[in-house]
Amino acid sequence: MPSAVDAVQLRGIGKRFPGVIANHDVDLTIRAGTVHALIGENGAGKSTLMKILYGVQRPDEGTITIEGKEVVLKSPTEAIEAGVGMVFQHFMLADNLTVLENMVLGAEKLHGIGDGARAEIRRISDRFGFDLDPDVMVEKLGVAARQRLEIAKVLYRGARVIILDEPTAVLVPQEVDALFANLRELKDAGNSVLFISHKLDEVLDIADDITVMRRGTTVGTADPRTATKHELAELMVGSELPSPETGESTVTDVVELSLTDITLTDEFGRNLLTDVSLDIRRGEVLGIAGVEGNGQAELVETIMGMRIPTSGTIRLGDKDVTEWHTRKLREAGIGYIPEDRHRHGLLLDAPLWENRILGHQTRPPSVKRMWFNRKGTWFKRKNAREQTRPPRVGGMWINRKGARKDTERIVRDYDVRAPGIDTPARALSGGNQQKLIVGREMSGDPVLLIASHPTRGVDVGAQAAIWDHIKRARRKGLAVLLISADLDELIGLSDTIQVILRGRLVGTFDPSTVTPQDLGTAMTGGEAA
Ligand SMILES: Nc1ncnc2c1ncn2[C@@H]1O[C@H](COP(=O)(O)OP(=O)(O)OP(=O)(O)O)[C@@H](O)[C@H]1O
Repeated sequence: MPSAVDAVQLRGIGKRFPGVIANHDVDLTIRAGTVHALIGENGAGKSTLMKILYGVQRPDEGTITIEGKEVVLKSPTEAIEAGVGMVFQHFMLADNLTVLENMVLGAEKLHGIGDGARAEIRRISDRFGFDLDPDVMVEKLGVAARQRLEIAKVLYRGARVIILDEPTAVLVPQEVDALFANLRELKDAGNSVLFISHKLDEVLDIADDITVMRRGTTVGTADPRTATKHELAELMVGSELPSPETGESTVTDVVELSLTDITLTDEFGRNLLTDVSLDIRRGEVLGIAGVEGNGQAELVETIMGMRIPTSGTIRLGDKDVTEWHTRKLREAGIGYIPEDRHRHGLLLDAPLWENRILGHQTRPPSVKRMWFNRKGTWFKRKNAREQTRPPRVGGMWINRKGARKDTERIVRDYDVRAPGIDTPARALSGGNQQKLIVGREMSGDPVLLIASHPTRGVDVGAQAAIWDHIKRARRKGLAVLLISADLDELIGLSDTIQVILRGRLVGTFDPSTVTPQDLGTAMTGGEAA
């Protein structure tokens, strides 16, 4: 539905951070009543541009025009007043409040907090097919419903341009279809959507226009009616589309990780995990499929020693590790790519090389063993015998040089785009932070890798690099527990797939025959979302 007045026009947008030009000469036009996809490799500048349009960041230069009116956006509140809303990847809802309470929080003046608000929520929900009951507690809602509530919240506040940051990353295929149906309704009502995604087939499915960013600027547009995935990948990263296919099986008979009847109960006596049993052999990738919030996080935390199971045993190789704590497990050779990189994966204000040490602070190259003699002179172990006096004190010390050198290697091997290893992790784009974590966790040849969404937020080029590293390690005997919401990745990389639902493993699938739709159905307990 073309319109005389475009929903958004960005002209000549520029934004610099110390040492980095995040955006320069960015031009983008979002037509009213369309879904506009913004694609580009990690660090291309997509998030920065979105934050500028949502008033979180101020541009150094350029103009923003919304529905024909030039605006200066100093805060998200001003963006919403101008008609622009944003739904972040991490939902910002209060679990212990109802849908209505979440909706009116901070927007009480619009429709009150009672019947007026309830009527408006019903109107929005009916109009766009959101299926929201104003009086349901948010804790009862699944991921897809929470996302619909976030979108509805933005509409409730009067937004006509809605920015969605990788909205499908957490959804199963059936939920993606449902979301796209909602977005089509939004378009029909004259709203516009700016959609950021690394999933190119979804972009081709939903977008009316596609803009490609590279190295901080808009480098071109593509027509979704004629473009192919390959062409988009080419435009984004100048390379072929990767495939997660692992090829030949490398599964051996040696069991690396074995869980027997693991049950985990919370303080209210509710089972978070029930009778979970699984084996992962050397050279095997075991994929776990599940809608977020069905026990994946608890399963990983139990294996990683952050929670002690209420019953059942965990064995790593020939050892019973059920009660081991995280550090000991890591020292035994477990690599761990956490789900939430900001909470568990990185110290955002620390430089990259210090982040290399995180979780590896007891192993080389992050540390070295040193002794010193009575004169107070330090020496390494290999020189110990040459000392005339026996060493008096020994210990482990941070090996700054070793850690820095290994960080340089990770930056090179995993193509982490950063000004240098002294840059704080916070200054990296999301995808580049993820590459750093994967590189760190694959260091030192782990025997077992626990990988939660290893390529979430990572562009197609970097995805290929991460898959290659995992495949190579698997050939050398690495056992992998792979948790991923990207079903193509799960099917491509795994040797076996198990589905987790409400804390139980409810089905085993052969990746060579299963389809994403089959998995989606099993993940939602047999019914479509
Ligand atoms: N607060 C910041 N301080 C310093 N540099 C930053 C900051 N935010 C972003 N950058 C830099 O700006 C560039 C663009 O980052 P941006 O997050 O916009 O990329 P992106 O396209 O969204 O990437 P991704 O797909 O990985 O999320 C990157 O080089 C990044 O390191």
